[in-house]
Amino acid sequence: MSSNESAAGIAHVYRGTFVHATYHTAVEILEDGLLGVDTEGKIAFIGSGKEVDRLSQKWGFEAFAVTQLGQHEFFMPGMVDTHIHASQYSYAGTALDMPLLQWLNMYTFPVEACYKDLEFARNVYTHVVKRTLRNGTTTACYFATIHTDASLLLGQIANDFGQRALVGKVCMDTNNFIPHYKETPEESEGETNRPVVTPRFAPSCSATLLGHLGEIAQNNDLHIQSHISETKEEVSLVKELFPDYDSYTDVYHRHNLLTDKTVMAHGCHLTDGELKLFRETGASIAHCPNSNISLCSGMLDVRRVLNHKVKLGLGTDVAGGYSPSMLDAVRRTLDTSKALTIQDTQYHTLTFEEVFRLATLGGSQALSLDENTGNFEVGKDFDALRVNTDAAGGPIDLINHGEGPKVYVAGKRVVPFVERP
Ligand SMILES: O=c1[nH]c(=O)c2nc[nH]c2[nH]1
Ligand SMILES: [Zn+2]
Repeated sequence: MSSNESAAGIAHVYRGTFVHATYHTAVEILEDGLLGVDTEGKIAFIGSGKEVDRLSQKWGFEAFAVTQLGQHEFFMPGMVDTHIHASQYSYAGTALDMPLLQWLNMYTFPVEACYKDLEFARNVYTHVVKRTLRNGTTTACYFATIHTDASLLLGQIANDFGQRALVGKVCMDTNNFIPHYKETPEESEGETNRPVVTPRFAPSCSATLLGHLGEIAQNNDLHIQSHISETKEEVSLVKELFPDYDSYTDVYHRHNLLTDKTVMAHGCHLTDGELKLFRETGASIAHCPNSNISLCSGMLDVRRVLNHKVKLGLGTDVAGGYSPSMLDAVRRTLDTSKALTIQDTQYHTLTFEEVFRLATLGGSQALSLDENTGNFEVGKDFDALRVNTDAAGGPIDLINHGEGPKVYVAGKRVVPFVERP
């Protein structure tokens, strides 16, 4: 048994088509593949369907126990939402008529303040976890609110429903518009000794708070999430609030908040120098195209970020983004890339294969979870979607149906069509 082979028994074996991204290939398709999942939910082996007899002997499963996928079915990795505000799901699809800073004051802060009511929180958090799971989000990186109890409840609900989740209790000690929706720095630090360290964004945090959060993250090797350079107005505000720093990125960097376990949402207006700092520290970007268009924030040039070799995943950013669907994030990522192509015909448009990778493996890399999830590799957890393109009542009409009806006229089969001489 080699070192990455599982010692646990085999719980499930699937035979059929597997589609996933690898570190070298944006989309790899394994036709007639055979994949075994052990009793701990990890991928024990991947081979060819033709090897079923050999593999069943080696791994000790009965060949007749193999689950055969249908002709129009395939498995793909579960999708990774690298940035979603669970607490904002209650008003998703509404209130998109203002730019970011006004939107936060008018809609977001008043709603988030309601999460001191645990029953309100339970209701919304149960809905958002169930909805995102139904949409194929197997891993989510959530913002909750400043309330510790409700944030823990979100973690509990995600766990109960079986979703892989990183949950952040929002930290903010600055809020001039809704003064009761903020904490003291001491309250914020005291409640943040567990993942994910979540300073809301620089304008909501004093330098003191940022410094202490950086220390907590460093001392405990924690994940970190925040927002950066979403709008030009916000970038100007950060310049005013933190005049002694070289850039918005420098504000986080000098407080030890940029590490290879950091994911920063948006980054639409980052400079080359700031992207270089992301690359050097290993920090990643959560691209949230629905939100960026819905709040008229900007259009992230994903190609430029990838050229800088900065890790990047996709996020729905509910409720700045109106959809809790990662499939929507995939489509909007392509739309934004094409809008950039309309502006500059020389632009190197993203391909759908690249975007598929960003929604799966790219997201797991952005969250530093790619040792566990993101694609089908032996030793990783089997986080997967079984997709049936021919599901009854489904959204796809298969035009070139391999197995159409057979039609006979006077005993002669006429459909499928028979070639006439
Ligand atoms: O899209 C966003 N949603 C938020 O809740 C937020 N807070 C700071 N910056 C933000 N951007
Ligand atoms: Zn956000």
